[in-house]
Amino acid sequence: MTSTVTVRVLHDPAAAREFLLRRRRLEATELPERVRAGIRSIFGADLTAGEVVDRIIADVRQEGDAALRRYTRLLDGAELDRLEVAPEEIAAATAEVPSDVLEALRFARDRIDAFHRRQLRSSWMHFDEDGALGQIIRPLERVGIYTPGGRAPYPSSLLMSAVPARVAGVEEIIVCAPPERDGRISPLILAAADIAGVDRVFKVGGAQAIAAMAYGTESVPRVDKILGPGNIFVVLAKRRVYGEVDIDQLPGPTETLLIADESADPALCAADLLAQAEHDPLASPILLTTSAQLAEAVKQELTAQLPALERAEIAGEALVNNGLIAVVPDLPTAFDLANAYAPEHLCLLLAEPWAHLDRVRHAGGVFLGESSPEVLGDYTAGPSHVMPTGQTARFSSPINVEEFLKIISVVGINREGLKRLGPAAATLARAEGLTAHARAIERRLGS
Ligand SMILES: NC(=O)c1ccc[n+]([C@@H]2O[C@H](COP(=O)([O-])OP(=O)(O)OC[C@H]3O[C@@H](n4cnc5c(N)ncnc54)[C@H](O)[C@@H]3O)[C@@H](O)[C@H]2O)c1
Ligand SMILES: N[C@H](CO)Cc1c[nH]c[nH+]1
Ligand SMILES: [Zn+2]
Repeated sequence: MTSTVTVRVLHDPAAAREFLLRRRRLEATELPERVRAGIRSIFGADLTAGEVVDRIIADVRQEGDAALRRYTRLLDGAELDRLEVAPEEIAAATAEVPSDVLEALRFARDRIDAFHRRQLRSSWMHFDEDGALGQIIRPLERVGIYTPGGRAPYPSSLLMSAVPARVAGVEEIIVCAPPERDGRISPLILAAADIAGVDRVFKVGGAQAIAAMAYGTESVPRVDKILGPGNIFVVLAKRRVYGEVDIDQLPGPTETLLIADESADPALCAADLLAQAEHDPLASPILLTTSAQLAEAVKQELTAQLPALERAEIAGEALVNNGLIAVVPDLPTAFDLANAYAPEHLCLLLAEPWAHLDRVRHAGGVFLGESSPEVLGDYTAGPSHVMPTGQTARFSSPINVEEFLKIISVVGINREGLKRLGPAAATLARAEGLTAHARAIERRLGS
């Protein structure tokens, strides 16, 4: 470990903008050498992440469970016979989890449930002299939730996807998560699945899990929509199966952008950056500040705090790869950069954070003030922590109840309405050259 943390510090907003707007295309991500070495040994060639995912999807489509077992052996080091977790394994796992953790999981579940109940929308019907128009809301039938488990088990992410699905009324929720080397799924994930009311759990991770849920195999049923975060292989696989199934907003490696002024505590800024950096070497910890003094103090704090972390290596790599401390002339410039970057998490460590909320245009979630750190959002605040990354916050939202619902439009026009709406419809049909359409109206109107 070096004596100072290597994180780029820029004092020029134009250079900061250029760094932030580098294309964050996962497809083009240069994989770390140790991952590439793993790929060479498994696939016998130096494949890109996209090429790896293409191969895995094709194999799962063709061979079903056999491919799932093979990739689980090669990638997760687990030899599996049965892919589905048996109900007694779930009960046994729950008994293994310490009671304070179970209590915290239930506490988080209740907070997530309460938040998402506020998002529920009802069907509606509007009646007037022309009849009735409206929409009925129906939950999806079967959804598949990917729960990451490569570098750390994520029971919280399972709750953040499955609880909103339950609130929406989804009929069947299945979960896929990678097994550990002993062939078991982390008891934490199984306990969370039980607490969230998940129906079935499968020991499959990575791109192979996404392919299994999209196309179905002998063991894993095909679903209508796949949700949940994951690493680069998971995200690329989801993008490829879209259309076969629906997918969510491609939540990938975590991003946190702090905007801080001179009032911010440098130790807390560093702690918040490191908290997200420890997720993944591809995570993005970024600080924009109006104070050159704070920038220097945060850099020193990063150096002081990093070595003591259990996941110092991952966090250090993330700081080198994607970390940035940028000094900007004023807060409007900071928000302008933040909106251009469209981070997953935008944290406002400002003297008056609420005064700036209107400036936020693009972010997965915004966290206001020192007592509202992003880590609370990760676990117990209530909104789903599964949020858009890779600039998709420009056009998409965190996981929410609507993701699990469909609208069916209802048209119930009466005789009077037909007389009023029909002639224009027939005219438009003829204009489009669709005379059978026009006749279907005209026959009813007796013309
Ligand atoms: N945006 C969010 O809401 C959110 C929430 C939680 C986690 N995350 C992110 O999820 C990610 C979790 O990643 P993870 O790796 O810990 O777990 P993961 O479960 O996403 O990935 C593990 C799987 O990746 C596959 N894999 C690993 N190396 C491979 C290789 N060389 N070739 C092909 N497949 C390979 C394996 O099948 C393994 O089972 C992190 O990036 C984290 O930041 C995001
Ligand atoms: N920060 C992650 C979302 O980007 C979610 C998470 C899960 N556990 C801890 N954190
Ligand atoms: Zn986190």
